[in-house]
This record gives sequence, C-alpha cells and structure tokens, in this order.
Amino acid sequence: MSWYPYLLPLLAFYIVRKALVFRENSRKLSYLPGLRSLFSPASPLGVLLPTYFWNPGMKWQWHWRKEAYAKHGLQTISVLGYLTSRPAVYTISMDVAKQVLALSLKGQLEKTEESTSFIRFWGRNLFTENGAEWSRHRRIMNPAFSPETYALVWDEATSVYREMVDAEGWAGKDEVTIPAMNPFSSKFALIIIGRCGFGQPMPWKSAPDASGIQMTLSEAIGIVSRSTIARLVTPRWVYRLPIRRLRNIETAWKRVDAELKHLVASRRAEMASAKERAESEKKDVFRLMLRASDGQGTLSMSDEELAGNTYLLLMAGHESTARTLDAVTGFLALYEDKQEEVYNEIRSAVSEDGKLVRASLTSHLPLLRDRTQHFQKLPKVEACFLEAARLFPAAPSMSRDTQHTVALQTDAEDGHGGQLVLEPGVRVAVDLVGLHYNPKHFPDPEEFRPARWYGVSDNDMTVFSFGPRACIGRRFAVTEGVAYLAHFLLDWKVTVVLKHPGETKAQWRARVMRADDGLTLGVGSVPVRLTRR
Ligand code: HEM
Repeated sequence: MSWYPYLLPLLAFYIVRKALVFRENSRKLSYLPGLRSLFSPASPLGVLLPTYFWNPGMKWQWHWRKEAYAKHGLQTISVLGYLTSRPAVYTISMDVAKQVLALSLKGQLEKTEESTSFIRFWGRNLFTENGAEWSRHRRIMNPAFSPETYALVWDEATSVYREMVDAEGWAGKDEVTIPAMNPFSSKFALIIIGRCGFGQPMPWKSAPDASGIQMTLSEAIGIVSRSTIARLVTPRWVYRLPIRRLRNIETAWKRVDAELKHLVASRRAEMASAKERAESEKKDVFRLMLRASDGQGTLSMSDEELAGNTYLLLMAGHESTARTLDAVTGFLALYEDKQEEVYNEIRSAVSEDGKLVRASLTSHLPLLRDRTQHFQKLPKVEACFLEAARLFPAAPSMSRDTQHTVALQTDAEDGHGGQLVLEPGVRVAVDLVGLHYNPKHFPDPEEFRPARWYGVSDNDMTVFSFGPRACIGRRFAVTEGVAYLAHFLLDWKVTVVLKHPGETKAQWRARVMRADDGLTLGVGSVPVRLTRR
C-alpha cells in the first residue's frame, strides 16, 4: 500500500501543531520583543544546522548578538523559533543574571531538559542535578577542590610542560613555528585532568592502547568531547551505520565509558582496602571525592553517580581550559606590550636556583594559606587568563527553565518597566558572551585589557558563572592556566604568524580570533611563532 496519500495530511498536521505551539509561546512572551527565526538556537535542528539567516545556530550570540539586543534597545530579549517548542529569554544584564542564578537554587529555575539529558550518557552528576540532590553532589565534591589539589595541579603542569617541550623537540631550538596551538593545549589540559583529576599516569607520548580498540584514550576523549552535542540530538542507531566517522564516534564513546567504569571500580577496591587507603598519599580529585563520598554515610554517591561525575570532570575540566589557553596565547601574541609586562612579572618570581615556585591560585587568596603552601603571586598572568576567558567564554550561556511563575527585577536601562514576569515553561539564559561584551559592565569590550581583573574576587569572576552554582573547578583551571603560561612565557616570546607579509595584526585577529563552537566556545587554530628568550 502506498503511503503517499497520508503525506499531505501528516505535513498539514505537523504545521498546524507547530503553529499552535508557536502561538502559545508568543503569547507567553508577547510583551517582550526579540529574535524570531525558524529554529531556536538550542533546538536539535538549530544545533545541527549552521548559522544562516533563518537559523541563528549555536553561534548566534557571536554573529547576531549586537543586532538582536541593539535593535530593541534592550538588555533582555525573547528568542523564539517558529518550528521549535521552547520559548526563551536571553539576558546580558548583570542584575538579571545574578537573579537568575540565585533563583536556580531556590527551585524556581532548574537546569534545562537538555542539561539533564546528559544523564543518558554520564549518569546523574553535579551538573545535571537541582535542589537537594545538587547540594549532596556538591558537598561530596567540594573537599576534592582543595589547596592540596591545586598544589598538585601546579606541580603536574610544570612537569607536563617540560615533557611537552622535550617530546616535541623544542628543547634545543631557538625558534619554533606552530601552525595551530590547539593540539598542544588540548593535550596538555587532558593530561592535567587525567593526572590531577583521576591519578592516571598519562605520559605526553602515550602508548597505543592495549584494550584491542585501536584508539588511544586521549584520542577517544577528544572525539567524545567534540561529538557530545551531536549525540545529544541524534538517536543512537545513527552511530551504528556503516560510515567510518560515525563508527569512530561510537568506538570512542565505548572506549571512554569502559575506561571510566574501570576507574571507578579500581579506585573503589583501593578505598575498600584500609591498608592501601592509609598508605595512599595520592590527592587527586577523584580519590578525594571518593573519600568524601565514603564519609557521607547514606548521603554518599552510588557507582553510577561516581561514573557520572567522573565523565563530567573529564569533559568540563579539559576542553574549557584548553580553549582558554588557545585564546590567551593568541591575545598575548597580538598584544606584545602586555606580554612583556607579564614576562617581567614572571621573571621576578623566579627563585635563585632558576625555578618558578608555585604561584597563588587567585590574587586575593588568604595570605596564611599562601605562606603555608609557599605560594607566590602572579596576578598579571592570572588576569590575562581571565581576560581571554571573558573574550571567549568557554561556557557561552547558562540556561535554566522556569518551574513556576518567576518575576525578575529590571533596571531602567532594560526598559521593561521594572519587572519581567515569566510563566512556567520559559527558558532563561544568561548570555555570557553578550554580558562579557556589554560596555556597561566591561568598557571597551573588544579590547584585551587584563587589568580589569586585578584584585577581583572569585565571586566576581563572571567567566566561571557566579553564586553558589559557579564552576567548582575555577581555581583548578586558574592554577593550571597560570602554571602553564608562567613556564611557557618565561621560555618563549610569542608572536603571530601572518598569512602573507602584508597581513596586518587587525586582519590576523579578524581571521584567527573568531568563534569556533563545539561543546565549548573558543577560537580556532592559532598560528604562532615561539622565539627563545
Ligand atoms: C577556563 C576553564 C573553565 C571555564 C571557563 C568554566 C566555566 C564554567 C561555568 C560558566 C560553569 C557554570 C555552568 C552553568 O551553571 O550552567 C561551570 C560549571 C562547572 N565546571 Fe567549570 N569551567 C572551567 C574549568 C573547569 C574545570 C577545570 C573543572 C574541573 C576540574 C570544571 C568543572 C565544572 C563543574 C563540575 C561544573 C558544574 C558546577 C555545578 O553545577 O555546581 N570546570 N564551569
């Protein structure tokens, strides 16, 4: 029997249904002007299809942001897709952002459906949970982010940097040209999270894997992080089709999954043995998390949750830092005067035996801790890392869904008459790209100006979100970034590699420092030249 006669009615049904949904969504936000397009940015088709005039895509905050907000003279706008279901509101106002993030804890706004669907791959974890469950995960994980962990991060970052220089053959050279920084920063960040996050040996030159799957763990993790968004919006069977690229993705997911389960099981066994626990001096994040979990009695974590959090740490703690390192390298190559300032600061921190002792985690860290840990301060290096993360925020938006009617207070400039009332089922996103380029909060936002971050407290480091749900790994990331940059910039002067002799620095910036989207936001390939100091 032919199915053609049913096609037209089915299509008509689909269009009418979408039109009704769109009408209902528009009603919910009828008072709030904003962006209208075929697909909304976070919908499956919106994610899969590239940015085009009818599809804002995942990079809309980059390409369409200025027009979208400026057109209506608003700091908070609505974003609706004609063919997608969830009505959304995006804000670049700090006041509104703070309320959104605070309400997340009071149960009025919760993690989005898409965020919680990560459970499908990873199991329940800190990122996917809300309310009391979130607080249980956070309580168990907090002790794992301690000064001892950061000391380990500094030491490992120092060793990995040295291994990289030797293994890549840069040690004996006066000049090295690097077509793209990303393979190095990505590998660096992966090894750091492997060693400091999970206590895995992970050498720079990793041996091929013995599990029979022809893919190293690093390769597999790279593929997993690049394909996470696509896997969220495509069914599993797609990856079993006889297409090599798709099969590789499936293999990578299996490889990482097996590795993490093995890690959980082996560390559990280790912890179960009291003797080994007493002997084990290792303080990686995973072991500390497991210890804290054991100490929580009925509030401890299950194996599934441990695996979920392991996945989370691996993904959240790897790419975001690597992408920020790419961006900061690019900016320092462009702004040579800033690089010189930073270099002088690093030189002044070198001890008499020519070594860089551990730098402080954040510039305002209590002095007492600094003294006990023999930490030094490199505020200018830290500020460069934060400024690059402002210009290219690895997590470009933080989205929540309303559970009840929510009222957000707005100021006069936002033009909503003092209050925005959102019905249940509306998505609210803090547009971190827009907020970071909002001249009200960051004057001359396009300029790389690290001094903006001098003396800023942890709570005001917007790049890591703010409030109690801010990034748990922020000090981990900052320590790693500062340690890497301090060693790298002490050895090398970094300059841009131009495409042709006539290319200006402004053209280089426009060509290279462009948004490249994936699981996280960052720049693409950063071609630089290293000249020995
Ligand atoms: C430059 C590097 C990093 C940036 C820019 C960054 C940014 C962020 C942001 C903006 C959030 C909030 C997301 C939201 O509320 O929707 C977040 C959450 C989180 N980050 Fe990071 N992060 C970085 C590095 C790290 C590292 C190194 C780790 C772990 C080792 C980590 C682990 C996490 C976790 C577990 C959460 C969820 C926290 C919660 O929901 O309570 N991040 N990060």
